[in-house]
Amino acid sequence: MEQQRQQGAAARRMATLASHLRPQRASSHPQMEEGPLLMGSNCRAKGAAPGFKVAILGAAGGIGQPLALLMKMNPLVSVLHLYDVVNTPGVTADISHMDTGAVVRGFLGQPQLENALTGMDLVIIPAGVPRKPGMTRDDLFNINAGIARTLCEGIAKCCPKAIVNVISNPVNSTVPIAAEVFKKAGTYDPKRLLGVTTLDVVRANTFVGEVLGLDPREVNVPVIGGHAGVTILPLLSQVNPACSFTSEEVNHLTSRIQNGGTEVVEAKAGAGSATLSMAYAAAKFADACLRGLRGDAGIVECSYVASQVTDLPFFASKVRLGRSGVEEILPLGPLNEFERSAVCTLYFPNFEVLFAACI
Ligand SMILES: NC(=O)C1=CN([C@@H]2O[C@H](COP(=O)(O)OP(=O)(O)OC[C@H]3O[C@@H](n4cnc5c(N)ncnc54)[C@H](O)[C@@H]3O)[C@@H](O)[C@H]2O)C=CC1
Ligand SMILES: O=C([O-])CC(=O)C(=O)O
Repeated sequence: MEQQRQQGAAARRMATLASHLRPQRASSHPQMEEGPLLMGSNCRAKGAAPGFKVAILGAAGGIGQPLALLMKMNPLVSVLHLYDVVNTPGVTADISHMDTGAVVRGFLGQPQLENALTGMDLVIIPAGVPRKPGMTRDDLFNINAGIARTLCEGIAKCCPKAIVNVISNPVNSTVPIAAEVFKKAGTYDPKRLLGVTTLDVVRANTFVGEVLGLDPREVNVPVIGGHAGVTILPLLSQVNPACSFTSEEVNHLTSRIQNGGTEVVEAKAGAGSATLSMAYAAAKFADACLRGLRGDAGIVECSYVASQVTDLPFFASKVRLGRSGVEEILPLGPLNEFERSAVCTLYFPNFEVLFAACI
Protein backbone atom coordinates (compact mmCIF):
# COMPACT_ATOMS: atom_id res chain seq x y z
CA MET A 1 0.00 0.00 0.00
CA GLU A 2 2.76 2.37 1.07
CA GLN A 3 4.77 1.33 -2.02
CA GLN A 4 1.80 2.11 -4.32
CA ARG A 5 1.34 5.52 -2.67
CA GLN A 6 5.03 6.34 -3.16
CA GLN A 7 4.92 5.19 -6.82
CA GLY A 8 1.84 7.36 -7.42
CA ALA A 9 3.58 10.38 -5.91
CA ALA A 10 6.70 9.72 -7.98
CA ALA A 11 4.61 9.47 -11.18
CA ARG A 12 2.93 12.78 -10.38
CA ARG A 13 6.32 14.42 -9.78
CA MET A 14 7.59 13.07 -13.13
CA ALA A 15 4.49 14.36 -14.93
CA THR A 16 5.05 17.82 -13.43
CA LEU A 17 8.71 17.75 -14.41
CA ALA A 18 7.85 16.63 -17.96
CA SER A 19 5.39 19.49 -18.33
CA HIS A 20 8.20 21.93 -17.50
CA LEU A 21 10.47 20.31 -20.10
CA ARG A 22 8.01 20.46 -23.01
CA PRO A 23 9.12 22.51 -26.02
CA GLN A 24 8.42 26.22 -25.54
CA ARG A 25 5.29 27.85 -26.81
CA ALA A 26 4.25 31.23 -25.54
CA SER A 27 1.14 29.80 -23.91
CA SER A 28 2.83 26.83 -22.19
CA HIS A 29 4.18 29.05 -19.41
CA PRO A 30 2.08 30.28 -16.55
CA GLN A 31 3.53 33.79 -16.73
CA MET A 32 3.03 34.16 -20.47
CA GLU A 33 0.16 36.02 -22.05
CA GLU A 34 -2.31 33.31 -23.00
CA GLY A 35 -5.80 34.61 -23.38
CA PRO A 36 -8.31 36.91 -21.77
CA LEU A 37 -7.77 35.50 -18.28
CA LEU A 38 -4.09 36.28 -18.29
CA MET A 39 -4.26 39.64 -19.99
CA GLY A 40 -1.85 42.20 -18.60
CA SER A 41 -4.64 44.46 -17.43
CA ASN A 42 -6.07 41.54 -15.40
CA CYS A 43 -2.88 40.75 -13.51
CA ARG A 44 -3.67 39.68 -9.98
CA ALA A 45 -1.56 42.52 -8.60
CA LYS A 46 -3.79 45.13 -10.20
CA GLY A 47 -5.24 47.26 -7.46
CA ALA A 48 -3.76 44.97 -4.83
CA ALA A 49 -0.08 45.62 -4.28
CA PRO A 50 0.64 49.34 -4.40
CA GLY A 51 3.09 50.25 -7.09
CA PHE A 52 3.53 51.04 -10.74
CA LYS A 53 3.03 48.97 -13.87
CA VAL A 54 6.10 48.93 -16.08
CA ALA A 55 6.62 47.42 -19.54
CA ILE A 56 9.98 46.72 -21.16
CA LEU A 57 9.84 46.47 -24.98
CA GLY A 58 12.84 44.54 -26.25
CA ALA A 59 13.03 42.67 -22.93
CA ALA A 60 14.88 39.61 -24.26
CA GLY A 61 17.86 41.60 -25.58
CA GLY A 62 21.27 42.45 -24.21
CA ILE A 63 19.90 45.47 -22.33
CA GLY A 64 16.38 44.12 -21.87
CA GLN A 65 17.34 41.08 -19.79
CA PRO A 66 19.46 42.74 -17.08
CA LEU A 67 17.03 45.68 -17.11
CA ALA A 68 14.17 43.25 -16.46
CA LEU A 69 16.15 41.83 -13.55
CA LEU A 70 16.77 45.28 -12.08
CA MET A 71 13.15 46.40 -12.51
CA LYS A 72 11.95 43.17 -10.86
CA MET A 73 14.09 44.24 -7.87
CA ASN A 74 12.55 47.73 -7.74
CA PRO A 75 10.07 47.93 -4.84
CA LEU A 76 8.08 50.64 -6.67
CA VAL A 77 7.10 48.17 -9.40
CA SER A 78 4.03 46.01 -8.82
CA VAL A 79 3.58 44.65 -12.36
CA LEU A 80 6.35 44.05 -14.90
CA HIS A 81 5.47 43.24 -18.51
CA LEU A 82 8.25 41.79 -20.68
CA TYR A 83 7.66 42.13 -24.44
CA ASP A 84 9.89 41.09 -27.32
CA VAL A 85 9.58 39.45 -30.71
CA VAL A 86 11.74 36.50 -29.52
CA ASN A 87 12.61 34.55 -26.37
CA THR A 88 10.28 36.14 -23.84
CA PRO A 89 9.01 32.77 -22.49
CA GLY A 90 12.46 31.89 -21.16
CA VAL A 91 13.33 35.34 -19.86
CA THR A 92 9.92 35.67 -18.20
CA ALA A 93 10.04 32.25 -16.56
CA ASP A 94 13.52 32.99 -15.26
CA ILE A 95 12.83 36.51 -13.91
CA SER A 96 9.47 35.49 -12.45
CA HIS A 97 11.17 33.13 -9.99
CA MET A 98 12.84 36.05 -8.18
CA ASP A 99 11.26 36.49 -4.75
CA THR A 100 10.54 40.19 -5.12
CA GLY A 101 7.16 41.90 -5.20
CA ALA A 102 6.50 42.60 -8.89
CA VAL A 103 4.22 40.23 -10.80
CA VAL A 104 5.92 39.36 -14.10
CA ARG A 105 4.12 38.60 -17.37
CA GLY A 106 5.67 37.80 -20.74
CA PHE A 107 4.38 38.80 -24.18
CA LEU A 108 5.73 37.42 -27.44
CA GLY A 109 5.37 39.02 -30.86
CA GLN A 110 3.28 41.76 -32.41
CA PRO A 111 -0.14 40.16 -31.72
CA GLN A 112 0.60 40.45 -27.98
CA LEU A 113 1.90 44.03 -28.03
CA GLU A 114 -1.42 45.60 -27.08
CA ASN A 115 -1.87 43.38 -24.05
CA ALA A 116 1.72 44.07 -23.03
CA LEU A 117 1.00 47.80 -23.04
CA THR A 118 -2.51 48.10 -21.67
CA GLY A 119 -2.60 49.88 -18.32
CA MET A 120 1.13 50.64 -18.10
CA ASP A 121 2.43 53.66 -16.16
CA LEU A 122 5.95 53.51 -17.57
CA VAL A 123 7.18 51.98 -20.85
CA ILE A 124 10.92 51.48 -21.38
CA ILE A 125 12.11 50.85 -24.96
CA PRO A 126 15.45 49.12 -25.52
CA ALA A 127 14.15 47.33 -28.67
CA GLY A 128 16.35 47.61 -31.73
CA VAL A 129 19.68 46.65 -33.22
CA PRO A 130 22.98 47.68 -31.59
CA ARG A 131 26.16 48.95 -33.30
CA LYS A 132 29.11 46.93 -34.51
CA PRO A 133 32.68 48.31 -34.74
CA GLY A 134 33.00 50.90 -37.51
CA MET A 135 29.34 51.94 -37.33
CA THR A 136 27.92 55.18 -35.96
CA ARG A 137 24.64 55.30 -34.08
CA ASP A 138 23.12 56.95 -37.15
CA ASP A 139 23.78 53.75 -39.12
CA LEU A 140 21.07 52.12 -36.96
CA PHE A 141 18.46 54.63 -38.06
CA ASN A 142 16.85 52.69 -40.89
CA ILE A 143 16.02 49.62 -38.80
CA ASN A 144 15.43 51.19 -35.41
CA ALA A 145 13.22 54.05 -36.65
CA GLY A 146 10.69 51.51 -37.91
CA ILE A 147 10.80 49.53 -34.67
CA ALA A 148 10.34 52.68 -32.57
CA ARG A 149 7.45 53.77 -34.74
CA THR A 150 5.55 50.48 -34.41
CA LEU A 151 6.04 50.33 -30.66
CA CYS A 152 4.99 53.96 -30.17
CA GLU A 153 1.85 53.38 -32.23
CA GLY A 154 1.01 50.65 -29.71
CA ILE A 155 1.71 53.00 -26.79
CA ALA A 156 -0.51 55.74 -28.31
CA LYS A 157 -3.32 53.23 -28.59
CA CYS A 158 -3.01 51.27 -25.34
CA CYS A 159 -1.36 53.50 -22.70
CA PRO A 160 -1.33 57.08 -24.05
CA LYS A 161 -0.71 58.52 -20.56
CA ALA A 162 2.34 56.37 -19.83
CA ILE A 163 5.78 57.89 -19.31
CA VAL A 164 7.99 56.65 -22.17
CA ASN A 165 11.75 56.11 -21.77
CA VAL A 166 13.45 55.70 -25.16
CA ILE A 167 16.79 53.86 -25.13
CA SER A 168 16.96 52.62 -28.75
CA ASN A 169 19.57 54.39 -30.87
CA PRO A 170 20.03 56.82 -32.40
CA VAL A 171 18.31 58.50 -29.44
CA ASN A 172 18.76 61.88 -31.16
CA SER A 173 16.33 60.57 -33.82
CA THR A 174 14.21 57.90 -32.13
CA VAL A 175 12.85 60.43 -29.62
CA PRO A 176 11.70 62.87 -32.35
CA ILE A 177 10.20 59.90 -34.24
CA ALA A 178 8.26 58.88 -31.13
CA ALA A 179 7.02 62.48 -30.80
CA GLU A 180 5.77 62.46 -34.40
CA VAL A 181 3.94 59.16 -33.89
CA PHE A 182 2.23 60.51 -30.76
CA LYS A 183 1.36 63.79 -32.52
CA LYS A 184 -0.22 61.87 -35.37
CA ALA A 185 -2.24 59.83 -32.89
CA GLY A 186 -3.25 62.99 -31.00
CA THR A 187 -1.67 61.76 -27.74
CA TYR A 188 1.61 63.71 -27.68
CA ASP A 189 2.59 65.09 -24.29
CA PRO A 190 6.21 66.32 -24.36
CA LYS A 191 6.41 65.94 -20.58
CA ARG A 192 5.98 62.19 -20.90
CA LEU A 193 8.53 61.42 -23.61
CA LEU A 194 12.11 61.11 -22.37
CA GLY A 195 15.25 59.96 -24.18
CA VAL A 196 17.55 58.03 -21.86
CA THR A 197 21.00 59.67 -21.71
CA THR A 198 21.75 58.49 -18.16
CA LEU A 199 24.62 56.28 -19.35
CA ASP A 200 26.52 59.43 -20.36
CA VAL A 201 26.09 60.76 -16.80
CA VAL A 202 27.00 57.38 -15.29
CA ARG A 203 30.19 57.28 -17.39
CA ALA A 204 31.01 60.90 -16.60
CA ASN A 205 30.63 60.25 -12.86
CA THR A 206 32.86 57.18 -13.12
CA PHE A 207 35.62 58.76 -15.21
CA VAL A 208 35.66 62.01 -13.21
CA GLY A 209 35.76 59.94 -10.00
CA GLU A 210 38.80 58.10 -11.39
CA VAL A 211 40.64 61.32 -12.27
CA LEU A 212 39.87 63.00 -8.94
CA GLY A 213 40.34 59.88 -6.81
CA LEU A 214 36.73 60.11 -5.58
CA ASP A 215 34.03 57.49 -5.06
CA PRO A 216 31.87 57.83 -8.23
CA ARG A 217 28.76 57.59 -6.08
CA GLU A 218 29.68 60.95 -4.64
CA VAL A 219 30.24 62.60 -8.02
CA ASN A 220 27.52 64.22 -10.15
CA VAL A 221 28.33 65.52 -13.63
CA PRO A 222 25.57 67.10 -15.73
CA VAL A 223 25.80 65.95 -19.35
CA ILE A 224 23.87 67.98 -21.92
CA GLY A 225 23.24 68.04 -25.68
CA GLY A 226 22.44 64.71 -27.28
CA HIS A 227 23.52 61.09 -27.26
CA ALA A 228 26.06 60.74 -30.08
CA GLY A 229 29.75 61.70 -30.30
CA VAL A 230 30.36 65.43 -29.97
CA THR A 231 26.70 66.13 -29.21
CA ILE A 232 27.43 64.60 -25.76
CA LEU A 233 28.75 67.50 -23.69
CA PRO A 234 29.75 66.95 -20.04
CA LEU A 235 29.66 70.18 -18.02
CA LEU A 236 32.88 69.69 -16.10
CA SER A 237 32.63 73.23 -14.70
CA GLN A 238 29.47 72.13 -12.85
CA VAL A 239 30.73 68.92 -11.27
CA ASN A 240 29.44 68.27 -7.79
CA PRO A 241 31.44 68.33 -5.49
CA ALA A 242 33.03 71.52 -6.84
CA CYS A 243 36.47 70.85 -8.30
CA SER A 244 38.79 72.06 -11.02
CA PHE A 245 40.58 70.31 -13.89
CA THR A 246 43.66 71.02 -15.97
CA SER A 247 43.05 71.52 -19.68
CA GLU A 248 44.59 68.08 -20.33
CA GLU A 249 42.11 66.55 -17.90
CA VAL A 250 39.22 68.40 -19.56
CA ASN A 251 40.27 67.14 -23.01
CA HIS A 252 40.78 63.59 -21.78
CA LEU A 253 37.51 63.44 -19.85
CA THR A 254 35.40 65.08 -22.56
CA SER A 255 36.75 62.75 -25.22
CA ARG A 256 36.37 59.61 -23.07
CA ILE A 257 32.78 60.49 -22.10
CA GLN A 258 31.86 61.29 -25.72
CA ASN A 259 33.40 58.05 -26.95
CA GLY A 260 32.37 55.76 -24.08
CA GLY A 261 29.89 53.91 -26.30
CA THR A 262 32.51 53.32 -28.98
CA GLU A 263 34.99 52.12 -26.34
CA VAL A 264 32.53 49.36 -25.39
CA VAL A 265 31.57 48.56 -29.01
CA GLU A 266 35.23 48.06 -29.90
CA ALA A 267 35.97 45.99 -26.77
CA LYS A 268 32.99 43.73 -27.58
CA ALA A 269 34.43 43.31 -31.09
CA GLY A 270 31.19 42.66 -32.96
CA ALA A 271 29.17 41.24 -30.07
CA GLY A 272 27.13 44.43 -29.59
CA SER A 273 27.33 47.60 -27.54
CA ALA A 274 26.95 48.51 -23.86
CA THR A 275 24.29 46.34 -22.25
CA LEU A 276 25.09 45.89 -18.55
CA SER A 277 26.07 49.48 -17.76
CA MET A 278 23.13 50.58 -19.91
CA ALA A 279 20.70 48.38 -18.00
CA TYR A 280 22.05 49.88 -14.77
CA ALA A 281 21.64 53.41 -16.17
CA ALA A 282 18.13 52.70 -17.51
CA ALA A 283 17.05 51.19 -14.18
CA LYS A 284 18.41 54.25 -12.35
CA PHE A 285 16.53 56.59 -14.69
CA ALA A 286 13.31 54.54 -14.56
CA ASP A 287 13.48 54.57 -10.76
CA ALA A 288 13.77 58.39 -10.85
CA CYS A 289 10.72 58.57 -13.16
CA LEU A 290 8.73 56.31 -10.80
CA ARG A 291 9.72 58.34 -7.75
CA GLY A 292 8.58 61.43 -9.65
CA LEU A 293 5.26 59.75 -10.46
CA ARG A 294 4.88 58.90 -6.78
CA GLY A 295 5.22 62.61 -5.99
CA ASP A 296 8.71 62.67 -4.45
CA ALA A 297 10.19 66.17 -4.50
CA GLY A 298 13.50 67.35 -5.94
CA ILE A 299 14.18 64.62 -8.48
CA VAL A 300 16.55 65.97 -11.11
CA GLU A 301 18.06 63.90 -13.94
CA CYS A 302 19.56 64.67 -17.33
CA SER A 303 17.36 63.56 -20.23
CA TYR A 304 16.88 64.22 -23.95
CA VAL A 305 13.51 65.94 -24.16
CA ALA A 306 11.49 68.46 -26.16
CA SER A 307 13.11 71.69 -25.08
CA GLN A 308 13.40 75.40 -25.67
CA VAL A 309 16.79 75.69 -24.03
CA THR A 310 18.48 75.92 -27.48
CA ASP A 311 17.40 76.48 -31.07
CA LEU A 312 16.89 72.73 -31.43
CA PRO A 313 13.52 71.10 -30.76
CA PHE A 314 15.09 68.37 -28.57
CA PHE A 315 18.00 68.74 -26.19
CA ALA A 316 19.42 66.84 -23.22
CA SER A 317 19.74 68.83 -20.03
CA LYS A 318 18.77 68.65 -16.38
CA VAL A 319 15.03 68.15 -15.89
CA ARG A 320 12.91 67.99 -12.75
CA LEU A 321 10.70 64.91 -12.68
CA GLY A 322 7.29 64.76 -11.05
CA ARG A 323 3.79 63.33 -11.23
CA SER A 324 3.33 64.40 -14.85
CA GLY A 325 6.81 63.46 -16.05
CA VAL A 326 9.10 66.38 -16.95
CA GLU A 327 7.79 69.18 -14.74
CA GLU A 328 10.59 71.64 -15.41
CA ILE A 329 13.55 71.96 -17.73
CA LEU A 330 16.32 73.57 -15.72
CA PRO A 331 18.53 76.29 -17.21
CA LEU A 332 22.00 75.23 -18.36
CA GLY A 333 23.63 77.34 -15.65
CA PRO A 334 26.93 79.18 -16.05
CA LEU A 335 29.16 77.60 -18.71
CA ASN A 336 32.92 78.08 -18.94
CA GLU A 337 34.61 79.21 -22.16
CA PHE A 338 35.23 75.64 -23.39
CA GLU A 339 31.61 74.58 -22.80
CA ARG A 340 30.15 77.79 -24.20
CA SER A 341 32.13 77.41 -27.38
CA ALA A 342 31.08 73.74 -27.73
CA VAL A 343 27.42 74.60 -27.18
CA CYS A 344 27.58 77.52 -29.60
CA THR A 345 29.24 75.46 -32.30
CA LEU A 346 26.77 72.62 -31.96
CA TYR A 347 23.52 74.21 -30.99
CA PHE A 348 23.49 77.99 -31.30
CA PRO A 349 23.71 79.58 -34.67
CA ASN A 350 22.01 82.41 -32.76
CA PHE A 351 24.36 83.48 -29.96
CA GLU A 352 21.87 85.66 -28.16
CA VAL A 353 19.75 82.65 -27.33
CA LEU A 354 22.75 81.09 -25.64
CA PHE A 355 23.10 83.90 -23.17
CA ALA A 356 19.39 83.75 -22.39
CA ALA A 357 19.72 80.00 -21.80
CA CYS A 358 22.72 80.34 -19.53
CA ILE A 359 20.95 82.52 -17.01
N1 LIG B 1 20.49 55.18 -24.95
C1 LIG B 1 21.65 54.62 -24.68
O1 LIG B 1 22.45 55.17 -23.92
C2 LIG B 1 22.00 53.29 -25.25
C3 LIG B 1 21.25 52.75 -26.27
N2 LIG B 1 21.54 51.51 -26.77
C4 LIG B 1 20.69 51.02 -27.85
O2 LIG B 1 19.74 50.10 -27.32
C5 LIG B 1 19.29 49.24 -28.37
C6 LIG B 1 19.27 47.80 -27.89
O3 LIG B 1 20.56 47.34 -27.62
P1 LIG B 1 20.82 45.80 -27.16
O4 LIG B 1 19.86 45.43 -26.09
O5 LIG B 1 22.26 45.68 -26.92
O6 LIG B 1 20.42 45.03 -28.49
P2 LIG B 1 19.97 43.49 -28.63
O7 LIG B 1 20.02 43.16 -30.06
O8 LIG B 1 20.76 42.65 -27.69
O9 LIG B 1 18.47 43.49 -28.10
C7 LIG B 1 17.48 44.17 -28.79
C8 LIG B 1 16.19 43.41 -28.57
O10 LIG B 1 15.17 44.11 -29.27
C9 LIG B 1 14.30 43.13 -29.79
N3 LIG B 1 13.48 43.66 -30.87
C10 LIG B 1 13.80 43.87 -32.16
N4 LIG B 1 12.73 44.33 -32.82
C11 LIG B 1 11.72 44.43 -31.93
C12 LIG B 1 10.37 44.85 -32.01
N5 LIG B 1 9.83 45.27 -33.14
N6 LIG B 1 9.63 44.79 -30.89
C13 LIG B 1 10.17 44.40 -29.71
N7 LIG B 1 11.44 43.98 -29.59
C14 LIG B 1 12.20 44.01 -30.68
C15 LIG B 1 15.23 42.00 -30.26
O11 LIG B 1 14.50 40.80 -30.43
C16 LIG B 1 16.21 41.96 -29.12
O12 LIG B 1 15.82 41.06 -28.12
C17 LIG B 1 20.22 49.51 -29.53
O13 LIG B 1 19.60 50.35 -30.47
C18 LIG B 1 21.40 50.21 -28.90
O14 LIG B 1 22.12 51.02 -29.81
C19 LIG B 1 22.57 50.78 -26.27
C20 LIG B 1 23.35 51.26 -25.25
C21 LIG B 1 23.17 52.57 -24.71
O1 LIG C 1 27.50 53.28 -28.45
C1 LIG C 1 26.48 52.64 -28.71
O2 LIG C 1 26.17 52.23 -29.83
C2 LIG C 1 25.55 52.35 -27.58
C3 LIG C 1 25.36 53.59 -26.80
O3 LIG C 1 24.57 54.43 -27.14
C4 LIG C 1 26.26 53.83 -25.68
O4 LIG C 1 26.94 52.91 -25.20
O5 LIG C 1 26.33 54.98 -25.23
